[in-house]
Amino acid sequence: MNAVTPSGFRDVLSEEARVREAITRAVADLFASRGYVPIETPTLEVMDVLRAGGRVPATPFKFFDSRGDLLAMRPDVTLQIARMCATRLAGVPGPLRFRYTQRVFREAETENQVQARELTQCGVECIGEVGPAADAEIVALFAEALRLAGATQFVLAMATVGVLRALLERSGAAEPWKAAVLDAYHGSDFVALDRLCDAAMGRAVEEEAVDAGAAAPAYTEAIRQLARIRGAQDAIDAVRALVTPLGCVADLDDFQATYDLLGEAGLADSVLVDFSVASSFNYYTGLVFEACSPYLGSPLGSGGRYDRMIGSFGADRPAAGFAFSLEQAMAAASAEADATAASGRPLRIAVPKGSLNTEAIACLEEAGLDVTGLANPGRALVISNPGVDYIIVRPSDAPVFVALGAADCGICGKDSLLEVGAAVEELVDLRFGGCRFVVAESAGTSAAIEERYRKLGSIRIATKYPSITRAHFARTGTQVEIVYLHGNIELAPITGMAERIVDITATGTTLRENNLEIVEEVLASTARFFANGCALRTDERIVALARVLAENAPKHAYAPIAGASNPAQPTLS
Ligand SMILES: Nc1ncnc2c1ncn2[C@@H]1O[C@H](COP(=O)(O)OP(=O)(O)OP(=O)(O)O)[C@@H](O)[C@H]1O
Ligand SMILES: O=P(O)(O)OC[C@H]1O[C@H](OP(=O)(O)OP(=O)(O)O)[C@H](O)[C@@H]1O
Repeated sequence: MNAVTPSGFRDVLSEEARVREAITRAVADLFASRGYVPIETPTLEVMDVLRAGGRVPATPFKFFDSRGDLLAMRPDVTLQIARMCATRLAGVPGPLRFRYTQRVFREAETENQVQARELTQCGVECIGEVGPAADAEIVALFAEALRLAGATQFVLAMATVGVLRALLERSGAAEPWKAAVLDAYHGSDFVALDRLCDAAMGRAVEEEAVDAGAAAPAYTEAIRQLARIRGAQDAIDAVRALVTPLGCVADLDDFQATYDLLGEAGLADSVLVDFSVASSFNYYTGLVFEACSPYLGSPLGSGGRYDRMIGSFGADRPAAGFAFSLEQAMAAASAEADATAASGRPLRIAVPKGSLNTEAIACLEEAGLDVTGLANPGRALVISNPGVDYIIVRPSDAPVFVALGAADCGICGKDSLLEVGAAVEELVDLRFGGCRFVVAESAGTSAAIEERYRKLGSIRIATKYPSITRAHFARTGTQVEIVYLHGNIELAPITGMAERIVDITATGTTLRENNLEIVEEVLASTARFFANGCALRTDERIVALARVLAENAPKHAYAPIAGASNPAQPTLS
């Protein structure tokens, strides 16, 4: 027997347990001193109840009990407290202030889940209070609790979702376009956001775009700009200047008042107004915030106002709260203790080797970075120049390095970002490395493949990109079995191992020389500059680099091969 703990779960030995106990006690005392009373929620929740609250946070562990109910281990406490307020505490006059320290459980979402699957969340929920004073109370308490837990150098990135919602509502845009904009915000894909806005304004875009309907250009432009506004008071002023002429001030006055109160509480230096933060949430109704440490690749915690969540379980009740991970706060504290000062730390950029390498280096050089030694690194994997460390990676590994905080930012193809599915902020389309993903088959085999699909109900697809392939055929409604290969994918139909392939084509030479024909388009890809969300919010060099790269990007060619048919419908039925 292998007597180990399950992956993502661990023992806590006494030395650490003592520290955890001291911190949780101190934090609980702080919350109690502000009138928050303890509350406990069950470890298991009925899955439908979690779903009813809107977005289910993370991926919960799920199982059926002996009665056939689908249960989930709590991935979060907020939804449970919302349920409790709407049911057990319905009619109890507010305001109610609850505090908790509870374990939450999250199933691994990707292969690269090195994060713990059991976390200790410390948090509060304040139910029945509204307005800037209530919002500021929550944010200030969050900051105080993090400090007590030993994390002192965090940035509190905050925004309000009301402005984006108002812009979307008044834009006159078609619903699918609005949904796509929200998706782009939620997925931190600001390249997709640009593209949606460009298409809505009638500018040429390389890919087929979601129809924006009668979207008014001024609103579309504001929606695009909003995501990139960050700073201090100047950022709020910029948002106001942007949205006032459009009648979309929404809850910006309250946001300003909250910001002012936080300034009075001595938090001005910790607060970053950042409207891209709205990307992380979809159940918040007003203020949203997250705390990022310059030393960690994922946030310490987050929170916001969710005035409609309780209403999804019963009567509406305004509410706001936050939670942070005890483990993350302790990790930030220990990183702070042995840091050789993050501010002096070189910017860590993941640079792809292979076919994107030369142009990636050219872009970085053009942006004013010292790329000495990067083109010919020999066997060196890290090239250190003044102020910058280049981490040389396989392109498909670049998103992993950045998402896990081993690099601050990086470059790779859009295809790698899609395939890995890592949570990164996609900032700039660098416009080189153009290629298309296509479904292809051996010439003259299409009738036989259709007959096979009719008889067997599925076809075999060979690819190096299983996620992209799965998503594509799910969209087209075609049943496929995926044969995962590492290279020379074209061999699969030639040898009869699979009927079709999903692969990259650039010049079209490989397809031609192997007598393969394109059946349909999957997607077009170019190189992207992207960043870790915490690094982006704590290191201004990334914003500056993104700006210069975006200015220079139009100089680079977008050059996928032309001429393939692009059937919108699945070819098999
Ligand atoms: N003709 C092409 N063939 C392959 N990739 C291309 C081509 N044109 C552009 N690209 C882009 O270059 C990226 C890197 O390709 P490259 O061949 O260097 O790496 P790879 O060996 O496929 O990647 P990895 O080693 O990470 O699996 C692709 O992900 C794609 O975005
Ligand atoms: O249209 P083309 O210009 O001919 O380019 C397409 C080829 O390039 C890529 O292969 P790569 O060289 O990366 O090798 P791989 O097959 O090992 O992935 C891709 O997989 C195609 O085979």
